[in-house]
Amino acid sequence: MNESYLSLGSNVGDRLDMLKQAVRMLAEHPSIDVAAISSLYETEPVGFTEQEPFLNMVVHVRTDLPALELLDVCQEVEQKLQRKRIVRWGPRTIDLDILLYSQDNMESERLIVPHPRMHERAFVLIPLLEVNPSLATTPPNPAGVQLWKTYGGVDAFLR
Ligand SMILES: Nc1ncnc2c1ncn2[C@@H]1O[C@H](COP(=O)(O)OP(=O)(O)OP(=O)(O)O)[C@@H](O)[C@H]1O
Ligand SMILES: Nc1nc2c(c(=O)[nH]1)N=C(CO)CN2
Repeated sequence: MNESYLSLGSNVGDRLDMLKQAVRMLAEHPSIDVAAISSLYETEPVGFTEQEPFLNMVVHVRTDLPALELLDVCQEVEQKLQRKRIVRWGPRTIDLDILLYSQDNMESERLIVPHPRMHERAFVLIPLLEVNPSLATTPPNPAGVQLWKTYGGVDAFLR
């Protein structure tokens, strides 16, 4: 069984309903178990800034599907929700990105995992760490941030 984390975002139409429909489609897939969802975050647009704020969330799934088939499912969900690609990083009814897939590192024409821009996106990292805080501390660390040492307070640190 593979553990995967998906980033979902919407800034066109009824954003909450788009996210609900997308998660419902994932949950109804026979080979996908939706294990956990983050809170919803309203976020300023990153990249192309002349657009409406997004609602973002992260979904933790367990699946037997190979990564490319999971990408197929994500893209089917995008198509069913009428996603149109007009502007890069532009407005969309729904966007589903694969952030992590087990502990795999892969790079093909269609799929790069871990997602190459996840490290620089607070709208991804904050819900990701909400849904699984241990991702910040368990190697290999996907966000490039590794817990190194914790001190009991300022005095202990300065000692
Ligand atoms: N980890 C990944 N998750 C989803 N798509 C990916 C991933 N890696 C590569 N891709 C490819 O990226 C292509 C473009 O995806 P999309 O249009 O959603 O980009 P975007 O959301 O505008 O930008 P960004 O990739 O920065 O989030 C997809 O067709 C897909 O094949
Ligand atoms: N706040 C926010 N900004 C974005 C988002 C997104 O989901 N949220 N998605 C993008 C393309 O993947 C580009 N910019």
